[in-house]
Amino acid sequence: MEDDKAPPPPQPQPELAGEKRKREEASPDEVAPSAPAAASGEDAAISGRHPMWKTSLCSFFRRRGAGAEGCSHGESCRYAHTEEELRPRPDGTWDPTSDRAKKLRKVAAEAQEEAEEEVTVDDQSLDKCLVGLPRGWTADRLKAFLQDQGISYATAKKKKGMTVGFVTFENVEQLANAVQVLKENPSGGKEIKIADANRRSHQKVHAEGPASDNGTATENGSSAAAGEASALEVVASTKRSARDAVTPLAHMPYNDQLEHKKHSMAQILKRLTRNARKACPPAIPLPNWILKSKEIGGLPCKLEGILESPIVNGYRNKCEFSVGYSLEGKKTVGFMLGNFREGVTAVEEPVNCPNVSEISCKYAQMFQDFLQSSSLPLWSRVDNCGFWRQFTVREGRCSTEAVLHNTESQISEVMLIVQVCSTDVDETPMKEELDKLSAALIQGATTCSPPMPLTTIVVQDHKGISNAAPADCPLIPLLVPKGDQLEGGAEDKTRIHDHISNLKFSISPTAFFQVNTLAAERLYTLAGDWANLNSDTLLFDICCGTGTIGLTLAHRVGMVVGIEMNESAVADAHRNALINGIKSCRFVCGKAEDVIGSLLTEYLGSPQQHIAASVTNDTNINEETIDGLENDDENMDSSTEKHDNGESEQPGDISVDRPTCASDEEIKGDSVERINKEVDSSPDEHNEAAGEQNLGEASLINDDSTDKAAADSLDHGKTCQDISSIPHNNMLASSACQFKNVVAIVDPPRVGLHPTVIKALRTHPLIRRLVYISCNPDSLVANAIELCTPTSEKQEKNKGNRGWRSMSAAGLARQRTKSMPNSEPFVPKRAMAVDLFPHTSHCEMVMLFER
Ligand SMILES: C[S@@+](CC[C@H](N)C(=O)[O-])C[C@H]1O[C@@H](n2cnc3c(N)ncnc32)[C@H](O)[C@@H]1O
Repeated sequence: MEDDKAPPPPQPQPELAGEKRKREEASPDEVAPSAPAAASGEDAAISGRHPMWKTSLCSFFRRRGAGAEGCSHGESCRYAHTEEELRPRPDGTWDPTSDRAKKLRKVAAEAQEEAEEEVTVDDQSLDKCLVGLPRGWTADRLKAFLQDQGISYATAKKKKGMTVGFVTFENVEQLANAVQVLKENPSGGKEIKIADANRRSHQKVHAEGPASDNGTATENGSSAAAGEASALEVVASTKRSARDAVTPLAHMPYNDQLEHKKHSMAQILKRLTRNARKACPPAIPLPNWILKSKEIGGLPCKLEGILESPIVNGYRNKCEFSVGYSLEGKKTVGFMLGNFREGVTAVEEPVNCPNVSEISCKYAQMFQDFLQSSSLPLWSRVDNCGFWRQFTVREGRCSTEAVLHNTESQISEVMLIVQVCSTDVDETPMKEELDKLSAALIQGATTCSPPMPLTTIVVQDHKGISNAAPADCPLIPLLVPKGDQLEGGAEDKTRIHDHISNLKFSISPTAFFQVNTLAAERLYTLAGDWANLNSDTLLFDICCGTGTIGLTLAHRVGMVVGIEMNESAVADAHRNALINGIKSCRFVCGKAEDVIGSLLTEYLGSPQQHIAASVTNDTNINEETIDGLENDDENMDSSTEKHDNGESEQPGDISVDRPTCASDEEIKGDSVERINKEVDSSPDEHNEAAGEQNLGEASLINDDSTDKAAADSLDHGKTCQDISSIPHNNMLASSACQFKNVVAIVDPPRVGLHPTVIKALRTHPLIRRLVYISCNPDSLVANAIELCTPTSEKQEKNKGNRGWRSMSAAGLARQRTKSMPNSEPFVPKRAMAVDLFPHTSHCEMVMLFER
């Protein structure tokens, strides 16, 4: 039996392999700040490897951006073949060309930007950063400096190589003293600035929150795709327990957690005002909301509070458990204690993690018990080999009323996803092992008291090195829900169901679904209330996933148009419309940036048409405005590089074959016709219309007959068609918008909306109201800068965003506003934080923009 803990097989001398390639090593000044050196060169040296082993990226990787196909040195190459394989250098710094180093440089740039603003001195903001410190200083040197200056503090942290350090003060007096002293006493003639340290870990919100960050469960999110370097993250080291790693706020009373999050959100929102002020062209008067921001402490609009989660424990309906070795060397299914990139590989059981349900814990335990005697090896993140990789438990709950009484007992369906890598394993032993696992899980669920629901088991065969499996990764069903087996195409049938606002949602293995269903219901209701909906509303649900927002609000609008790039999620959305009897909707499969332009034109007419129509009445609109709108690609789209470099929900930015899809039915008919408008019909009526059946009590195998009926009426092979094939006449016909009220609700992944989408929304004069749901306030602020900053009559040509790598997201957004076509800016009206992730520092934010 192979064992991850065994020393790695002897490696050829690293100096020989790959050494002949010339490469520039970074000078100490160039290198980015570092992670703890724990797992870096020191470890490598101890295990007999060269201290610089895998501390630089292989040039093949740099050139191709993925893997290192073509590197003749293969595994013996001393250079890293992926960002994940990359290790910190012995001095704790990272290859300056790596994403990690670039992001750290960005953090430093953001800290510098913060330092230019006035520092907040109150007892809610005692975490500060010091900017402009000598790179060579260690934490001890920083502490000595503070002592010399008579500055008292609670903690001081700094890594060699960074120009930023972090100081936490015990009270506001200590802080005020530090601000005063640093203002008066430059160090060696060089000013050290003190700035607000927004704990960026709060902002690194993976769309699904902390315990599902693709194989890890750190507060900071650690998948290569989702992990964003942060200065505080760098300082953070291995946590003592899974509870500390996954739920760092669990020690605080819930009310304190809410206060803490609200405060963080307010700090981040203030950046919108500061940046829009900076970006406003000198010849244009500052908008009123900026002028009035002084009255509300610099906020762009009122932050109305924070909505609490209806349940605070066991709320997660999805947990991605890592598979690995505990600190004691035991095969464990649970959460990683830290960030792999910082060398932490230990996995600990999800004991006392208050956000995880008991059912998920029990399944994790069952799988862990099974692994103890499995003949196949665990996946090793260090050597990128092994078989068992990850274990995901997804739960579906009955309808809302029932859940409020007892969360746990209302988990009625469970999907288990076992991620493996079949690369070095023959088919027969693999099948035998998976059959054994399936039998063990079914037996475990049945013999539990009370028995646990188990609806489906799926194996995901992920052969890539990165943690995040691509959406098209093969899925092998091990246990298929009863009733589905007869239909064939079993892969398509592996799904569970959950309920939001009394609607039933079908969820396939790779589709996004908010992890806290009850809090999500509040979030969607709030978004709907702010969107000011009525039967004359056309609602664009941008990044719609399985259609949750559009469908829960469908009874309040005339028509919903959803856009989503994940094919399975779009298939789920179609199915969900059918099983809930909602017809006034359409779901389009494609990246929003690829389809938004044509969809807006199809439903609303082009911006140019509207502007041209108003030119006769309004002499302020000139030809340049119209030109600006027409020169889409020239002006904005070169900035996509930046956006794509961020992480999308879909690892590797999978593009769907059919860039834009609409159902045959929709295309044949008039797509803006309000079919069977169901204004004011209750959700129950929707269910009745679909012949909905009650799921009943938790059962081992669910009866999926409702879905079968829905599935019969779905033919995914026929549902999609490229939007470009819609006859032009049809577009023109529909361009006279039949809806008086056009609203967009956007719910993008953590990277935010693509600049093309922002531009399309901003420049279409018929979109008067936009509700932004954000899981990452950083990208919300960046997008809002572009939506809300006034533009000059004559926009600048886009200069290709030179230097964007070291720019903050806000800085880049400011730059983009210069090439935004002249258009009416949105005004931030209201903001509200919504806590979907109790015990963690993550938080959603809803913001209303109007014009
Ligand atoms: C935060 S989730 C929101 C999903 C849905 N609104 C919900 O609440 O369940 C973001 C969604 O955006 C999708 N997505 C990511 N990038 C996208 C893009 N460029 N265009 C369209 N959809 C995208 C993801 O697949 C994911 O389903």
